[in-house]
Amino acid sequence: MSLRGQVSRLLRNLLSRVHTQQSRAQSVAVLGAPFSRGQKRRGLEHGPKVIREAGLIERLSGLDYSVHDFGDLNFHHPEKDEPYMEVNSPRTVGAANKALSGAVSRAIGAGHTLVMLGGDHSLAIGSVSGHAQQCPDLCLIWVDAHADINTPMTSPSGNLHGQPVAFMLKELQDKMPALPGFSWLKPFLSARDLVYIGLRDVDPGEYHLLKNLGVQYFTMRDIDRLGIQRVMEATFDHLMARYINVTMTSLHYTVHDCDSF
Ligand SMILES: NC(=[NH2+])NCCC[C@H](N)C(=O)O
Repeated sequence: MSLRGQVSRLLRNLLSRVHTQQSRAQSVAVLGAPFSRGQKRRGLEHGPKVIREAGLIERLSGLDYSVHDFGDLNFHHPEKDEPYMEVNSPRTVGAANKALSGAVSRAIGAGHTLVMLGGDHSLAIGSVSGHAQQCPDLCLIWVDAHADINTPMTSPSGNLHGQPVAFMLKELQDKMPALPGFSWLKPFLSARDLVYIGLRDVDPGEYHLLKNLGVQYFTMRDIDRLGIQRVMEATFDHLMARYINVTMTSLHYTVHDCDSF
């Protein structure tokens, strides 16, 4: 079975255990974000349509969730959006993520578990920050080959889809220039509340940041060596360590799995 299949099975089991006494998991909101300006190729904006056509809503309903499809967000692209410090389309990406963050926050605030359909990975800025607005104890498990933690200074491409995590982390606040389009966003996550699973393609600057910040990560090689079961156990042990004397209040899973490369 593929890693994706194993991880989603484990997450599904965990979700149903964590949420058995809560109503949040019973009600799933689906929100489409047809957006691809976080990188240079077009096409990812068709993601929500293609995923719906592949039967997502029926599959979720078949799992006994009550599904609320909020449709797709309608993004307006500014006419002129010059690069800033070699970062491409900052105003367009900033505005799209601001709208997304608000929509996600409203859906979570209304009691739904949210499934956001992208779109490129710059959208993680809006989807995760929208969750953070409602859940102060948010943890993030990032399942991907890429760490997407470049800052505008370390980015080899200037593409914002390789940078979303840098916008989230409080520890990187001093390293982030004030990009046009992002004044609405304040960092909201600590490095110890983040775990990566499946890393395979990490840039030198990203590797340096991961090591300096002491971020917990498991590469594809770690998964081959340890098995996904042990990796998931170690992930939860790491994230739950901060709750030693208190009751866990919220834990959300963000699996980003729609990619241009
Ligand atoms: N989510 C992705 N597809 N990320 C790819 C990022 C590639 C490269 N690390 C960059 O920053 O440009």
